Amino acid sequence: MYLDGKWVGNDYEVFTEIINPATNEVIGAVPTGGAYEAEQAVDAASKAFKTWSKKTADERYQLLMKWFFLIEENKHEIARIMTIEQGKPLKEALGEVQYANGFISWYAEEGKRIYGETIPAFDPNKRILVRKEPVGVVAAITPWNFPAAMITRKVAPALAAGCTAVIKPANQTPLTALKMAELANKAGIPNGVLNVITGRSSEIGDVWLKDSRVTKITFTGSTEVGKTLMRGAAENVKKVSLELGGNAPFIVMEDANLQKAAVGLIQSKFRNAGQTCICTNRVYVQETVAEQFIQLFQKELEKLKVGNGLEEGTDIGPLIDKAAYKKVDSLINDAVKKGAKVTYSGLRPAKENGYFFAPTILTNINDDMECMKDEIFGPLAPISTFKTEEEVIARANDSCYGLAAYVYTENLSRSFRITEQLEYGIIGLNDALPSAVQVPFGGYKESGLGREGGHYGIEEFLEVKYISIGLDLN
Ligand SMILES: NC(=O)c1ccc[n+]([C@@H]2O[C@H](COP(=O)([O-])OP(=O)(O)OC[C@H]3O[C@@H](n4cnc5c(N)ncnc54)[C@H](O)[C@@H]3O)[C@@H](O)[C@H]2O)c1
Ligand SMILES: O=C[C@H](O)CS(=O)(=O)O
Repeated sequence: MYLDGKWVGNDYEVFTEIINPATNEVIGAVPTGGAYEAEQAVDAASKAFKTWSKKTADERYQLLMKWFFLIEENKHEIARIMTIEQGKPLKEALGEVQYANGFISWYAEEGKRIYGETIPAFDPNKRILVRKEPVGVVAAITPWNFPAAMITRKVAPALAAGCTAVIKPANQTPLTALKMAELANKAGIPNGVLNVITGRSSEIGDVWLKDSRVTKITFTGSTEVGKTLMRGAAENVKKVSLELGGNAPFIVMEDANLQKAAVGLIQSKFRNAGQTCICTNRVYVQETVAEQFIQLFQKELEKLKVGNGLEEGTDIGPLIDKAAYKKVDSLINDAVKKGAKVTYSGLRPAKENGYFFAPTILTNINDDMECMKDEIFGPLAPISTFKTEEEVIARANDSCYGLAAYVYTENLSRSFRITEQLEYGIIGLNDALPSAVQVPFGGYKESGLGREGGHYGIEEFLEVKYISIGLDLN
């Protein structure tokens, strides 16, 4: 663990093993921390906040950019660590490191533009100033599917705003987080500004929920855990921002560019082996073009290679663990039992004993099947057909989730009609890869609270204060 600028826990008796999901081999271990370390981290971050928050925006910019350049220099090593502990193909891991680093450079700059305002007073003897101030010590709890980007999407704006951070990465993928912390230390980011604790999740989370010095919980993960944290935060009205689960519909209208839509579905469905919060979960194709579209989609899918992410040419790596594998398998069994047809099932590497899942297309799908209601988080594409625009909008919105949705149509008026009626925070219109550092990423309904990225993302780490000044001007 990285605590107050020091590496701690190597002499611990209890360690958590890290497994390579492509080989099922132990690749490392990290000390199993808990309440004690969680409190130590807050002590360090609270002490560091006193000086870090008083630095100028430019001083923080300089240090964040040193971190940025060190990550850039070490991107291949970080990507390799990520592939070994998370499983995604090396090319995707490298892409994630650069995406993650993009948040650091974006917020290093954004920290210089935390503007206040003056407001015209109605009393001639008053002046009103508005200023924005860092919220304080931020607790960041992050998932395994994007071990680097989900950290910097929180910590970069927090530090740029003058906050300090205590981080609990996912137990499956702590090595990437610890490498990023090592580089932050090397960049000269002062002790205590950024701390990484590994170990017993709920024990660590409970300490941070109860400690009043932690002014903000920022969480990315499942909706279930998000609700737990939100309930806990209510005890002392702690600020929360939540980036939670999704159930993205992918809508193909009859006037879509079908080849473009087929390629887009490959991109949206199989990125990170289908393990992203904005992966397509449900495919809806207008019935007049369904057969043609499915043929085009399958033709693209047959080009993809499933394998170890370290191997050249791998497009789809393993799922994160056995439970993930069994979940996708059970969703297929449920759908088939309810009448679905396995239209395509790809190859998985025979010799490996990792959690490789064959990319699968199911057709003859109806909305009663679990794969249309639950987050799949795997390389399974259930395809259903629809007759009218009104029908597909109603079906797409019939979910407790509201993170991302995708629409393919070449008709301008139709694209506005549909996108404006979809209840989702992120819409890909003829675009399957909407994520970027400059956009307000987040969801409606049970997909979360708040936004990360862009100029919206730094507001999550700022308080707004106004000063009403009484004067004798007459
Ligand atoms: N909306 C987004 O931006 C986004 C991005 C990535 C992943 N996700 C979601 O995350 C989920 C997959 O990630 P996951 O399996 O790591 O999610 P998860 O909710 O199981 O775990 C997320 C993090 O929370 C920790 N955690 C678990 N229980 C906790 C508790 N009681 N108290 C404190 N911390 C606790 C875990 O150790 C991990 O670090 C999916 O649902 C996916 O949709 C959402
Ligand atoms: O899992 C969802 C993350 O937010 C990853 S990305 O932002 O979509 O790349």
